[in-house]
Amino acid sequence: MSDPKVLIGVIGGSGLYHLNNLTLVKEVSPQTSLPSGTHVAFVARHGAHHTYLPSDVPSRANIAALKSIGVQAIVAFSAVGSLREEIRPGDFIIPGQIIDRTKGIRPASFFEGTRIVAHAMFGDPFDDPLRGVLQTLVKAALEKTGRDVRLHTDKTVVCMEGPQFSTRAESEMYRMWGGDIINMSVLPEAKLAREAELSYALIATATDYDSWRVSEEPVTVAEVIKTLTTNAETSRTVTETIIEELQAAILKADVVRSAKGSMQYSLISRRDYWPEEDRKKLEYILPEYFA
Ligand SMILES: CSC[C@H]1O[C@H](OP(=O)(O)O)[C@H](O)[C@@H]1O
Ligand SMILES: Nc1ncnc2[nH]cnc12
Repeated sequence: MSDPKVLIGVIGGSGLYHLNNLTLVKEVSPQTSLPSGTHVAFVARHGAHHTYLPSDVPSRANIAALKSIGVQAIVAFSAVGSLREEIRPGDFIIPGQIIDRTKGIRPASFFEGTRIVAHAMFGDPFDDPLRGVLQTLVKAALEKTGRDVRLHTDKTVVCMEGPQFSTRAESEMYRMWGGDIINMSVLPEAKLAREAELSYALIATATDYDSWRVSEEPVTVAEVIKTLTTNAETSRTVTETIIEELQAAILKADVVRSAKGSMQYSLISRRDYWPEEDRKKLEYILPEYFA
């Protein structure tokens, strides 16, 4: 029997190291099957035992692995701090924008180290059609849980370097910049997914109020962990609830269409100047242009 199509990749963040009700199909390129028969690929961002610092997450390998097994849409989960009173710990957020506060120490492009130059569009850092479908499906799935979890949409996520949390002054500054939530993980993941022409959206789960509330203690890991387990459980339930409809939307091609072909006008170096070794390297991630 030929391998079933795996169209959806799920990236689990802090607290989300596995999904429920799955039959493990393969571990090398982890593929799992839900009771419905829908296949998903699951990657634990920090490793199954949380042993990768945010700055050390092998994002290029994770995205390349998902692309290489045929994934077309990535749903990434992330634990975030809230920079807004109305986003309460326990709430879910599907952001629309990113402010990059990483420090340039993470490999952030598949073109790094090659002599082939490309500039991906990143004005809308998440895939809008995927976000749209997720907003509807996640809202309904959360309502079904009966838990008091709100879904916030069109928010801005600040991605900081870490691993230390922000100072109070930084936390306040991010609020002034228009940041709504903060994490250490959405970049370079979202940039790499764009380069690989994969649809990518983030489901963020709030764990704390970061460090901006003057009358409260600044965020600690202990505070984060208090909400993490419940958030991870809810994330598993939501994933299980939405996966079939998400797969159907992808098969109808209305979700992944905008990502496909998006690198078409991004390659700037002329083909006759591509070093063969670099072309071969990029063929793995973008066979559409480099095969
Ligand atoms: C555990 S607190 C800080 C940690 O949590 C988030 O991880 P993830 O996005 O993978 O859920 C944040 O980005 C930091 O890496
Ligand atoms: N306050 C915070 N800052 C950065 N990343 C986080 N992940 C969870 N809470 C966070």
